[in-house]
Amino acid sequence: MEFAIEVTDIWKKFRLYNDRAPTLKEKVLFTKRSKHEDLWVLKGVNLCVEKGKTIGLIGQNGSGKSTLLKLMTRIIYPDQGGIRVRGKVSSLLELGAGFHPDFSGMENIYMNAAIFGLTKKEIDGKIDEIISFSELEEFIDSPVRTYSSGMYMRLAFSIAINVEPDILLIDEILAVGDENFQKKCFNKMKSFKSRGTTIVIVSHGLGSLEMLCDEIAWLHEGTLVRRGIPAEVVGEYRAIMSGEENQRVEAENHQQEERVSEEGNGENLVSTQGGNGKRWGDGSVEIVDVVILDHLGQRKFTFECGESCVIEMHCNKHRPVASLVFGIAIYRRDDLWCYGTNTFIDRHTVDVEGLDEEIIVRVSIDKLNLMEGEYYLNVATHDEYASPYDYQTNRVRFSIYSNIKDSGVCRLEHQWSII
Ligand SMILES: Nc1ncnc2c1ncn2[C@@H]1O[C@H](COP(=O)(O)OP(=O)(O)OP(=O)(O)O)[C@@H](O)[C@H]1O
Repeated sequence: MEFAIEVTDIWKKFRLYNDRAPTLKEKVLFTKRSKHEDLWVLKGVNLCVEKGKTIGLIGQNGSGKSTLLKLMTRIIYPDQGGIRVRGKVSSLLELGAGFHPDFSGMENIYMNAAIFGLTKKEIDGKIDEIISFSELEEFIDSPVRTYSSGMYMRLAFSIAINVEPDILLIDEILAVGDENFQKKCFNKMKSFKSRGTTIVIVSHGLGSLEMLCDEIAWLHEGTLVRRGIPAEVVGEYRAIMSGEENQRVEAENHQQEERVSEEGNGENLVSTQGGNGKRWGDGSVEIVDVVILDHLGQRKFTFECGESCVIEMHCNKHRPVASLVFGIAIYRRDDLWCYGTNTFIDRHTVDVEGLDEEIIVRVSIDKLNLMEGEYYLNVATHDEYASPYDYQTNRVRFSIYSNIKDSGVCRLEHQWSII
């Protein structure tokens, strides 16, 4: 097996300097105290990449992915361990880092491509392709300081991929630029792959990585915890991440629940809850608990876009009421109202005479087709004229994740046909 990249037992630390001036007491007591701390970012990482393979690096923010890529390009050096790289490397790490702002796009192409080792003649042969891929024909003679960040990036990307590298190192390129350019980059990656270029790519776009990579390596706090088939590693990573997200949202919800339980008991609820939620109403039909359950009946705070769920409200009827309506509304974290309905709108009759004191209301949603993001659920009980018994905003928070990179507020079920 021929390896393009061999990373052997790499250790890398960064020195963090303490800028704070010491107090007099510290000066007297700790005269020799060090002014810096060592942060070990990579702790004994081994990673060999077979020639012609595409490998994706995943991991949480700060896990060391970019540092590992920078070590491969020799922008920085390890404190311990060795790296061998065989072949011409082109990297898309600090895009456009070598550009001169006062020079035109054209002049920068020549300078930048020369840094990658291309001769003037070679660049002459590729110049049209570089300009056309960057879509900057009209602006190629303007100084790059007049470019927007997107234009800057397109030019840098276009140069880096046209130097025909043996090894391509990419950091998050699939997540920048507009959607069209992202698609172009993605297709370009695929054509590199089919030409036998070795690619190492760092991205948080798990769906794209899964489609592009032969293998995924997962870094966690500076160590390689898993490496293998993309679908398996990404699946495991997602499960852990959504578990952590679940815990975080659960903790937020717990605080909200404690606030709600301090109020209630049939008293007038015309009050404002602390925190982000508000609550009002006369308390006749009090909402005491709200949960969102998955298809197994488990309480969850993180759902995949399209997953089924059941919103369950536990209510207490403290007084007889003439009419009763149960309602829900979903808001995105930025307060965008995404959806709202109630039993009255849905023409679901509520028989107030026949209800016990304790009521359970379930709303089953076949497909929770909200886009990736954070949401909160408002719940309400009121009479048929909308006079509130118990109205609670921001009652349950939940998040949605998605593998599909469509955009907007919600996913509309659809099919394409091209005739
Ligand atoms: N030059 C530097 N000096 C000091 N600390 C640094 C330096 N570069 C990176 N770090 C730190 O090293 C850790 C790992 O950073 P790195 O950029 O490799 O992580 P990452 O996995 O790529 O994260 P992200 O997904 O956020 O890009 C972070 O805690 C970061 O703050």
